[in-house]
Amino acid sequence: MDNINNVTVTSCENSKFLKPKRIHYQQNGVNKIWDAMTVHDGVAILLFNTTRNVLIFVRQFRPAIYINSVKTEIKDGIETVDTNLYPGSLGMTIELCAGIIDKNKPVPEIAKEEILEECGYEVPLENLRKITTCRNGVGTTGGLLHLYYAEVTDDMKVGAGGGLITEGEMISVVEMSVDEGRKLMFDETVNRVHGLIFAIYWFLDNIWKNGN
Ligand SMILES: Nc1ncnc2c1ncn2[C@@H]1O[C@H](COP(=O)(O)OP(=O)(O)O[C@H]2O[C@H](CO)[C@@H](O)[C@H](O)[C@H]2O)[C@@H](O)[C@H]1O
Repeated sequence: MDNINNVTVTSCENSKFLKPKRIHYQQNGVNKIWDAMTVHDGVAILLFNTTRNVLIFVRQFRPAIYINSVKTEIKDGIETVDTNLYPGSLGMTIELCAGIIDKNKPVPEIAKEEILEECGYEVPLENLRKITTCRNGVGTTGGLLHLYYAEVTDDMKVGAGGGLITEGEMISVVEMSVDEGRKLMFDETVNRVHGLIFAIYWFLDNIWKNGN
């Protein structure tokens, strides 16, 4: 379990990853405003290892989830979080292998790179099957999420995964049986997002029909 401490919060300026905007517009003659962010689109991949019939996910600490799970306090003029009261486990997720689309490359190629970086599998491009593309959020972010499915085998495992050390990524690979994946969809003790839940549903409906 990751040890999270020394948490402070400041305002976010000149982010490479998100741009907060206030949108002013007129809808059916009514003047309105909405606060939103422009963000990178993303790609997420449900991985299934057919050698051992396990679903493959990643576990990592997500600051955005953590900060929405805690109460901050001002100490000596600085916004802080008491990590004794609010342990880092509050921000741990189980997710699909995923990445932001911040390179000028076809989406499947970015997906292939993320699978290698995060999970350690060298997957042929032809193994990537598109599930669908949908929106990531409607209130504050509205970027696209491209969802893929890929079958992998133990032979394709060429590394440990875990993310790029150069980017400070600390990711663990999590393997689950199909039954464990089915339970994960409704396990509210785990931080998970709708893309993960939908991808498992899709898998059960399209790949694991009749218990395979
Ligand atoms: N907001 C941010 N602040 C600081 N550093 C950041 C950042 N976003 C990305 N980074 C940096 O960029 C690195 C690469 O990110 P990735 O492309 O692996 O996307 P990630 O797995 O974070 O998921 C991403 O893409 C998936 C698929 O869209 C989304 O579900 C998920 O919310 C999104 O974080 C991160 O390790 C981090 O160093």
